[in-house]
Amino acid sequence: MRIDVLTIFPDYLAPLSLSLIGRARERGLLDVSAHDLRRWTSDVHRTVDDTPYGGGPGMVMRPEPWGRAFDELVPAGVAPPRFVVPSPAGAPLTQSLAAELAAEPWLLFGCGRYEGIDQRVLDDAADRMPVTEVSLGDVVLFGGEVAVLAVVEAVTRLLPGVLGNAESLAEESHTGGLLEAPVYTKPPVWRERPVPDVLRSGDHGRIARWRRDQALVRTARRRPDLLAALPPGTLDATDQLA
Ligand SMILES: Nc1cc(-c2ccc3cc[nH]c3c2)n[nH]1
Repeated sequence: MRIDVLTIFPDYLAPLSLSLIGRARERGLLDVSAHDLRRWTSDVHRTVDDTPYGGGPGMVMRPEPWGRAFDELVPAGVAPPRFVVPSPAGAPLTQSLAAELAAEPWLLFGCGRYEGIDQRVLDDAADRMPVTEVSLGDVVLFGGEVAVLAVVEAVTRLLPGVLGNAESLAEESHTGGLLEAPVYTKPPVWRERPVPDVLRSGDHGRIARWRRDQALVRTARRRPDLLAALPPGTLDATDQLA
């Protein structure tokens, strides 16, 4: 997968060189490039923003640098990327959207700043590539970069070969659609708090049932909406929701 990020703060994307994503890049599974949008400005001050038409506070990102960046990065005749733009008005980032994006050969991320990007940038982009506005949640950030880091992590961990065996086993243990059960490790007792005996019993069937029950109870208490979204028949007679 090729990933390009347009931003006025390319250093914000430095974490993409670390850990699993950094290793995937070294192994050629990922090609990630952050581009400073000011590369496509035309004035001595490298201006990317201006005051909003119609008045109002703050500044808006001018369209010209974006258009020049598209012209260079997405020339005619080349299969275009999906343009992914973080926005409070975007579609919620969910595991299913992450899986959909993970199937794309090329993602181009656009990081807004200030009060946002001139709408004509999104309209012009839609004439040449699929556009997806995505929201990290109903919380307002300073710009798109942090959201791009989250989307890139959610997407790239789904790519074949990116997760090592240990991590992919954790992935397999995901209790489909439910929250995870609590996890424990050594020491067996810590500040007079013991690890649940069942987890040290060696009885794998009992352990699996305990984890399932814990996942169900946690989901029912914290995210009943996830229970309601489960496919019919997911919960069987032995499931405990107490
Ligand atoms: N989910 C979410 C996205 C954003 C976001 C995205 C882009 C910009 C540009 C200026 N402010 C922004 C905020 N906040 N919260």
